[in-house]
Amino acid sequence: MQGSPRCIAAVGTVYASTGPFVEVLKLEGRFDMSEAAHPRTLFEKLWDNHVVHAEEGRQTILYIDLHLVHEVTSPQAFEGLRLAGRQVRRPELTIATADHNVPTSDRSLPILDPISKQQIDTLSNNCKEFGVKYYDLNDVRQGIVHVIGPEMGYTQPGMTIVCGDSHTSTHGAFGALAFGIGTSEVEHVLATQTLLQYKPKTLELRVDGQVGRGVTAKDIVLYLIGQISTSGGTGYCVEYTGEAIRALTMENRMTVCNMSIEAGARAGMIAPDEVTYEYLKGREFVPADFDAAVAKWRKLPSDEGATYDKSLVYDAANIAPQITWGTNPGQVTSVDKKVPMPAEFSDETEQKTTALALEYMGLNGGESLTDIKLDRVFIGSCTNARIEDLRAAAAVAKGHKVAGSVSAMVVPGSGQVKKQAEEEGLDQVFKEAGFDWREAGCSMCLAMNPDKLDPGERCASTSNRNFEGRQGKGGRTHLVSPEMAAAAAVAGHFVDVREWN
Ligand SMILES: CC(C)[C@H](C(=O)O)[C@@H](O)C(=O)O
Ligand code: SF4
Repeated sequence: MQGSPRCIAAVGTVYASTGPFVEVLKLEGRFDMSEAAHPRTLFEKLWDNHVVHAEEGRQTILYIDLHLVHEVTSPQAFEGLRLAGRQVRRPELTIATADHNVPTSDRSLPILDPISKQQIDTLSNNCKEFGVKYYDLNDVRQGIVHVIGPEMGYTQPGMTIVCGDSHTSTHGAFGALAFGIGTSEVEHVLATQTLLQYKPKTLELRVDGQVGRGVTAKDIVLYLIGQISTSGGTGYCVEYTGEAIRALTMENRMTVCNMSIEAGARAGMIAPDEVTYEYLKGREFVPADFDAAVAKWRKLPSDEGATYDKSLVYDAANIAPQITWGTNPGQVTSVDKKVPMPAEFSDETEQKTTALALEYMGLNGGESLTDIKLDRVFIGSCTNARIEDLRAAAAVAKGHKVAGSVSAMVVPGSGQVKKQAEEEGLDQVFKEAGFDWREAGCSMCLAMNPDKLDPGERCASTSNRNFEGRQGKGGRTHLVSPEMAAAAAVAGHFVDVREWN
């Protein structure tokens, strides 16, 4: 690389000017740079392959291959470009959709909430003005940004992928370096197709052996967060390895990587393999010369002898279906356990946070998880609203009825997931069981749209955050797998899905 980056101040954002470097990088062909003197991890290869400029002790300028945009974190970024008289540097590497604010009821009706309507209209107008591909609400390809990227084959191994959204880690399931960025960084990427980043350390989370019946990818990741806590991944990029991870489908792998951020990690990734290539084959936006792309992707997995800054090993046989009992995803335990009591923790701070969480959740501690009664069930979100999730939930719900005391909804992650589910008759299974069948969007994952819990309502949710008020003010969230959620909807309380038939 020649020269050093210049910085241009513009409306409070400092752009690293990368003009010549980006072109050099393109010409060199980044994958050919993956041969190095020492064995490298998947993360190190991805990082090295995207360095535009690095200086000791300073942030590195990384080239970004794919930028995903949604309505919540993009308005000020586009406004910044407009004020600075700039264009989007690589519109063809940028795609947008509306997901957080969209109502999941009848799409032909107007959006009643004025703020939601304004955000969605603003995104549509910005995309038009800046030449960015926008999947609008009438497009079957609209959906949660982390569901539609992989579904259309935009997400590919070896890429750097960013989005103004913390669950961008989902895309790491393909062996990509994918992470969330803030709105000022969204502007930076729009303007330059690069990003300034400090290099994270590497953490290997290895899960050996095989999980038992009824134990899902969601249970694996909730278990891991329970083990390392919501700060266990801070400062790290996680690589998930081991037999139990390799055995997962692509959609399951996305569920695992999705929640990396809930462990505090910068990103989470899984090395690509035949499962990855098979999933991508034939999707709309994969490289035209697919075999040549696969040949490059095969060089990505960590080299024999490569070392991580830290490695932790777990046994899949110890993982049972998980349920969160508290107000962060690390406050989680196995379905056959009891809600913990503050006194069970040795650390005084943890005793206090447990007491506060229990109070918010309306629990005393000591109750069996299977005795907890539910008011609502939400099957959806970028963690668990892909077709395999819906199939798994439908298989549990089939032939049963949702308990009279429960209101349950299924929200597909995208229009295409919805269509596929309808072709398979899953919508009928859900509707006959008494579930509400909705249009695609983030929905009750975060209550930025009409789908919300009422104060005090208790919900079994397949989403990824159980923070106070996350699903509506005063709402109480228990995170579970789609199978556990469907069984809870039928029973009216949590049940151990391993005993379901
Ligand atoms: C609205 C968005 C910025 C936010 C995120 O970054 O994750 C949301 O998707 C979430 O899940 O809380
Ligand atoms: S589904 Fe939930 S976690 Fe995923 S992007 Fe939407 S709000 Fe965030």
